[in-house]
Amino acid sequence: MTSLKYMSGFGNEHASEDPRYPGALPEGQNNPQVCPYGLYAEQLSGSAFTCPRATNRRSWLYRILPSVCHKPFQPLQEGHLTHNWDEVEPDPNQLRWKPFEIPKASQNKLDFVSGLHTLCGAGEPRGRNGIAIHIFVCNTSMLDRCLYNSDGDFLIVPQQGKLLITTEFGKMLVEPNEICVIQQGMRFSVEVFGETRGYILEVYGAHFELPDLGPIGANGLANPRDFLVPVAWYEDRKIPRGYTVISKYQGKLFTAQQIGKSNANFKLLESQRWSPPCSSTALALKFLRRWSPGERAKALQDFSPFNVVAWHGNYTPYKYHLENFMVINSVAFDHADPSIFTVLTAKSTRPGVAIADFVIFPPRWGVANNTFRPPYYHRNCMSEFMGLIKGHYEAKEEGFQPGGASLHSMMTPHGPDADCFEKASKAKLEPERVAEGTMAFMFESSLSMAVTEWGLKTSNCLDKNYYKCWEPLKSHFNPNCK
Ligand SMILES: O=C(O)Cc1cc(O)ccc1O
Ligand SMILES: [Fe+2]
Repeated sequence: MTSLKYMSGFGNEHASEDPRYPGALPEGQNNPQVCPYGLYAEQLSGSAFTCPRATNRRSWLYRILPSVCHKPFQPLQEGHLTHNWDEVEPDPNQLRWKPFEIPKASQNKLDFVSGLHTLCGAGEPRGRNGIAIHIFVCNTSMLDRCLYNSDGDFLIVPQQGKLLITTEFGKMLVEPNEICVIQQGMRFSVEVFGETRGYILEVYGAHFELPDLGPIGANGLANPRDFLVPVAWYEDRKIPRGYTVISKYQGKLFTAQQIGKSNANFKLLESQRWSPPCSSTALALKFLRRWSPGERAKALQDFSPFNVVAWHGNYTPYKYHLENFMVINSVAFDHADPSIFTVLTAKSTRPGVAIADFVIFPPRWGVANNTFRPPYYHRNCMSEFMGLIKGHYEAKEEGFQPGGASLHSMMTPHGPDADCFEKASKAKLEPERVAEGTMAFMFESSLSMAVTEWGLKTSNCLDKNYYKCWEPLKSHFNPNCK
C-alpha cells in the first residue's frame, strides 16, 4: 500500500483536491452556477447553521453525483446494535469482560457493520443526548457498501488489526495505538486485513473537542497538529451489483442502493479536456446539453459514494496516534486525577462535565515521592469504561486483557487489585517507567450507562469472578502504629 497523505491540524479549515483534477474547487465561492468539471456542490453540516463561529462545523464536497441519488431506505437486520437500555435489569456490579471473540472468516464472515455489537450506553439519539459503547469484531472488508451515522459521532479505537478507511474526504489507515473520529453523517467503508477488533465510543449530539489546557498553557496533552485529516480521493468505477449505503438512524440500520452512474457523465466531460480554469458557465452548459437521452439513461445505474473530487471545510474525519500524547503528571507527590490524560472530550452543556471523555494511560515516568503510585481506590459520580489496546494495566496486571473491557458504573467502588496494592505499598520509590509498551484507555461519561443483553449474556465474555480480585485485600489497620 503506497503511503497515504494527510493534512495536519485539529478542527482546521482544510481544502483538498484530488491531484487528478486540479482546479476542482471553485474559487472564491461555494456554489457557482456550474462547478468546475461539472461537479455537484453539496454541503455537509455538522453544526446548526447558527452555531457560534468557534463551534460551527461544515464542509463543502464537490462530487460527481450528489448523495441524494439513491433508492428508498429499507430496514437492515444486521449486526447487534441497540439503544434499548432496558434489555436487562440494571446491574451496578463491577463488570469485566474477557477479550471479545473474533470469529474466523471461514466460520462466520463479518465486516465492520455486521460485526458491530453494542455493549453499554445511555441516552437517546432522538433527544440528541447520550452515548453508546460498541465492540467491533470483523474478518472481512466491506465490499461495495459504506456506513454513515445519522445519530452521532464514532470515535474508533482499533485494538487488533489495522483499518483502511475510505471516506468521502479521502483515505485513512488507522492502526492499533491510533484512533480516528468519523463524525455524524460522514460516509465510510472499512477494509481489514485479517481478524480485527476494536472499541467505539458513539456520542449523540456533541462533537469531540480538545480539552482546555488551563494553567498547563498553550501546549501539551494532544497537540492540535498531530491530528491528521485525509486528502481528497475519488473513485469512479463500475459496480456490477450496485453500491449500498447504510445509515444508522435512530439506533437502527437502513440500506439504500445508490442510483446514477457517474462514469458516463464524468468521462464525457473529461474527454472534452476541461482544463482549469474552466469557470465559463456558458461553456459548461453547452457540455451538459450534449448528453443524449441514451447517455442520461445509462447514467442511471450505479456509482460509488466516494466520488468527491475536491472538498473544503472544517467538518472532516481525522485520526491521531496515541504515541504523540504529551504526558503531564505529578513530579512531586500524590496521584493526579486521570483527567490529565484526556485526549478528546465531548462536552455537555454543564461546565466541566463531559458527555464523554476519551482518556489514555500512556507509557510515562512515575516519580512521585512518598506516594501510592497506582490509581487510588475510587467511587465516582461518572461512569468509567476501560479497554486495553496492548500490554497490562497498572492497577490490574492479571485478568484485564487486551481486547477485553471493564465497566465501573456510577458510584461503584473500584481500584487496584490486591496484588497491586501489596506491591505498590512496599515498592522502593525510585523513578520508574510506568506502563511501558502498554496502552489502556477509558471512556468516562457523566451518563449512567446500562449494559446490553449481548454484554451481559450473549457475548459470553463476562468474567464472573472479577469481584474476587479485591477479596484478598486485608486490613493493615494498627491502632499502635502511626
Ligand atoms: O479506575 C481506573 O482505573 C481509572 C483511574 C485511573 C487513575 O489513575 C485514577 C482514577 C481512576 O478512576
Ligand atoms: Fe476510577
